[in-house]
Amino acid sequence: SWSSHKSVHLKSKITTAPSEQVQDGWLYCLKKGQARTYELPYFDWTGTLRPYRISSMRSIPETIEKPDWAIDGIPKVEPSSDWQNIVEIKSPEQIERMRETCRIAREVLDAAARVIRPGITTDEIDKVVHDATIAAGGYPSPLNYHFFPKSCCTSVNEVICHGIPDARKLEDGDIVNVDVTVYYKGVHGDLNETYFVGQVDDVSQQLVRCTYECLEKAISIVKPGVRFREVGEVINRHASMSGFSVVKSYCGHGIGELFHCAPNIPHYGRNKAVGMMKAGQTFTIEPMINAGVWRDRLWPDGWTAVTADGKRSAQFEHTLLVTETAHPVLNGIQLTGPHLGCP
Ligand SMILES: O=C(NO)c1ccnc2c1ccn2Cc1ccccc1
Ligand SMILES: [Co+2]
Ligand SMILES: [Co+2]
Ligand SMILES: [Co+2]
Repeated sequence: SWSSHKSVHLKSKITTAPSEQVQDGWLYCLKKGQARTYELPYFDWTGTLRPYRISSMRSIPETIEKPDWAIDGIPKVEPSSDWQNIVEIKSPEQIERMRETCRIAREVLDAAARVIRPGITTDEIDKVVHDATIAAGGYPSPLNYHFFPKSCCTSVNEVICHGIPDARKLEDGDIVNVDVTVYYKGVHGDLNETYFVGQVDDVSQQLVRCTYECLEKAISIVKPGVRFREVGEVINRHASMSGFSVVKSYCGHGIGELFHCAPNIPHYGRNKAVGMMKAGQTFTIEPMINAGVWRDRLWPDGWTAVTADGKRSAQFEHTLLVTETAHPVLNGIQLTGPHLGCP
């Protein structure tokens, strides 16, 4: 949590960085949603990416049904729910609501994908996600979740996940993941994709395609009776064969009326995931695959996870339903391969 960064020394007042990129200091969104610049004693960047200015928190119309963290940033029902220990079997009525919410999340992500090109800032992508979610009558789940300051995560190049939309303009050759979660009719729908920005090098293209295939192969084994730990075996095998590594610190998760609940689904091999898939369960699989080492580091902002060696990372995510019959993907089945961003 934020309180763990005792070493950061708060400047006496809010200051604005001389340029869009914060020099020698950091722009943070503190628990009260204010942005302040900190002098950091020292932080060894793992790659070339740096933090940029973060705009003020976007507002939500009164008419939108909100999760319990929307006002003060603190989830109340989620941490103490029984569904943290028991994997809920959703009723047909709950499943119907999840299908609807997941379809909205898919449409919101596709709206974001359409604006991705060199020169657009990740903050502008966040505005598209924010406005499209509200237009559909939903709440962008990440907004103020544990004080996260934006309505989606935008993770560029060496960022593994939870990148904060900011003033940085996407550059030709970047890869960028957009992670959307929508809260609508009391349930969450969570998905993400990694996109190419302009012309991308061959290794990055292989990394993104391999990650997409990891999710596809994992989805193909989802059916009643399969152990959760099997997911990591499938993903690890495919990633390793391609010479890539699997992030261990972030896992797939149960989802429904809670954003995160049981089961916890590791994407790496030889994991200790407990339990077995049963019809009616809903969870995400969201493999993060690295070009270099599997290890991650956390930026001092407390959210942005980056690769330890600064090499690139890709991710794809779907929200799934275990059923005897139908296809498990709830987010609206993608009809094509990985979106290649702008042509
Ligand atoms: O399942 C997720 N994405 O697929 C997911 C999981 C956890 N926190 C999340 C997300 C998305 C956004 N946040 C916000 C955040 C809160 C505290 C630390 C870091 C990030
Ligand atoms: Co997500
Ligand atoms: Co997720
Ligand atoms: Co922290």
